[in-house]
Amino acid sequence: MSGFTLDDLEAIIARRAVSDDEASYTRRLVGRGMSVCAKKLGEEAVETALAAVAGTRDELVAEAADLLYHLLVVLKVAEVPLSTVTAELHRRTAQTGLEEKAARPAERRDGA
Ligand SMILES: N=c1c2ncn([C@@H]3O[C@H](COP(=O)(O)OP(=O)(O)OP(=O)(O)O)[C@@H](O)[C@H]3O)c2ncn1[C@@H]1O[C@H](COP(=O)(O)O)[C@@H](O)[C@H]1O
Repeated sequence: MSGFTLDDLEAIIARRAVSDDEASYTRRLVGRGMSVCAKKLGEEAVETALAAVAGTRDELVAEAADLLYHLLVVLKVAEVPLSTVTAELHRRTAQTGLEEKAARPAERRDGA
């Protein structure tokens, strides 16, 4: 266990997003705006799903890491702190997943 957390990565991304280091991928990505960041997130989600069904364990680990990084970038651009998302996850622990699904507005209930 390294002790490294998503909170640590969120802090790194926040620093790099506003840095003037031209070698920073985060700086470049954030500078391209939400639509590009969101597209990258979608691509990484698909690549993670593909790795889950057809890849090796190492490929899944690598794609999941890419996915979490890009999710944090999107949250940064949207100015949504990770703690807001984890608070929502914490709130949901009071009920089962199926109870939470039933409590959603009808338009968010479709799918698995
Ligand atoms: N965890 C990551 C991380 N995961 C994935 N990536 C980058 O995300 C990109 C996604 O992979 P792709 O194959 O789609 O990349 P690509 O074709 O180069 O991407 P595009 O040109 O299409 O945007 C790659 O360039 C990866 O390097 C990351 N870039 C940065 N981090 C973390 O963010 C920190 C700050 O990074 P910099 O801002 O680059 O200093 C790093 O120290 C890391 O901790």
